[in-house]
Amino acid sequence: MDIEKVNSMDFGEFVDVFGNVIERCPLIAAAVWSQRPFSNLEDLEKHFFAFIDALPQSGQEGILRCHPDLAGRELQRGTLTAESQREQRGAGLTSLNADERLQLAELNAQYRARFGFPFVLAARLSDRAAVPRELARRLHCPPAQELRTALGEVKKIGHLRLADLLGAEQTL
Ligand SMILES: NC(=O)N[C@H]1NC(=O)NC1=O
Repeated sequence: MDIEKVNSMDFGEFVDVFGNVIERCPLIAAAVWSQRPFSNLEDLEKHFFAFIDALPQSGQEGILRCHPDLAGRELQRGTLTAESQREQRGAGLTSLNADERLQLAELNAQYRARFGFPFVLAARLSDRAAVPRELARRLHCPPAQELRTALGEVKKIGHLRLADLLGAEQTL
């Protein structure tokens, strides 16, 4: 899909196509549509990220809370979004054994209890061994730093999803 096609989309089509660039936050795509025309993928992405950066902390935490746990209940139940399902499968999180699942569930619960939002990581840039390692490391970070790190991961996920949609080379 090229940028002219993106710029020609009406509101409904744009939100249908880009509504999950930020997981379960179609409101962001709805707001970004008003900023068209976009000059290229980077420009489009800039508007998604600027919206996130402009939110108060409560809104930024709200975005994080829209993310499903990695290897969590939604993965077991098959209720993930298509994008999240693909990302978690790609990282090998669909083929964990019972012990690995339990270990991640415990770390996810500890993380959520400490920070008040779920652990977010761009699964496509990670793998089943690195996820629990990174979770255990970030569990000990100061809350303000951790919020920044988590939002950085949201942006990495969004960048990869946008690049998929526009068929661009994926560089980070
Ligand atoms: N919790 C969490 O990081 N979830 C996200 N990560 C990712 O790559 N896809 C997701 O849904």
